[in-house]
Amino acid sequence: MPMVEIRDVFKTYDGGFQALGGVNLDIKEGEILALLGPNGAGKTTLISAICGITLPTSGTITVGGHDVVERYRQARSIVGLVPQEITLEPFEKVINTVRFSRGLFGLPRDDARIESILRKLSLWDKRDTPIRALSGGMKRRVLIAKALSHEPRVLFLDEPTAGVDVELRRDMWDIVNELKADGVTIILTTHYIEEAEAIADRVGVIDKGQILLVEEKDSLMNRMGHKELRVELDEPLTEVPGGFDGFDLRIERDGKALVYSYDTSAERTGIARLMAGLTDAGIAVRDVSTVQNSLEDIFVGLVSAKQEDEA
Ligand SMILES: Nc1ncnc2c1ncn2[C@@H]1O[C@H](COP(=O)(O)OP(=O)(O)OP(=O)(O)O)[C@@H](O)[C@H]1O
Repeated sequence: MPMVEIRDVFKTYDGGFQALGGVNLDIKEGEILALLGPNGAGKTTLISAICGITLPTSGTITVGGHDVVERYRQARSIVGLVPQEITLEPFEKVINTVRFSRGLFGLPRDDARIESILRKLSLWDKRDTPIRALSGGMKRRVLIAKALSHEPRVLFLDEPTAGVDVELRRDMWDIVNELKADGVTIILTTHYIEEAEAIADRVGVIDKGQILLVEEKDSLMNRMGHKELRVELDEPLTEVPGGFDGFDLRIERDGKALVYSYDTSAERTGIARLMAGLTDAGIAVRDVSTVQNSLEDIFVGLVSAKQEDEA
């Protein structure tokens, strides 16, 4: 059974805006799923619906087998949510804020547990500091500590590293990996494709309230990843040279560069044949370089292909 099961979920806000247009998604126990999508794609709406904060207009969602509407308390008790916006009591001390969150779920006080969470998040030294005296990055850590205080089995991180510095971002990734090692299922939304590349097991792309694709990150990158070989030429060409049937070639820079796109997963890349063919044709090569296309290119390609389909 999937940890999170989303079936035909639609959400239309009061006022008529449709934020989710039929979402189906299964999330496996113990995986890290990154949801990528442009602003307004529906990521926060989807997370809020899974956490039972927003009511879907139709469709069903279960977490750990519990329907998030009909069995809200059971479902919510195994979910931790780190919201996008910082919502903390400015005058409260760090440790009390985290203890209080645990209490809200009806769990008994467990100082050893709270200490271990605060240590993991490098907040132990700041335990008696009032929230208002913390930096923005530290406040984000407190949000995570609160979300972990009741030992959730599924953790939602809504843009956890928006606006944090590079060091803190890497720390967050380490924390996420440690939680995964503890068996926690993690769903994060992000605008940073490098973040999905770095930590996700699977990547989902959402746009205009619809999931365009969900796939294992590695297979996605292999399947859609290709490389380009750029051959800089001494003399410009007026057209792509003949004799290279089956090669995806184009000319750039007014004919002074020949660009060959090839599949990185293919058994033979064709590079040797291309270079030999150019030599045979008397085409002098000045320089060569390759560029790997990233998850970012794949993502931009997907979202723009959908926009063209709709146009
Ligand atoms: N309470 C609301 N009432 C009406 N429309 C809303 C409400 N909340 C969100 N929306 C709209 O629903 C759409 C999806 O918003 P959502 O916050 O889910 O997107 P997102 O993918 O999380 O975006 P971002 O990356 O900018 O955080 C947006 O167009 C937003 O304006």
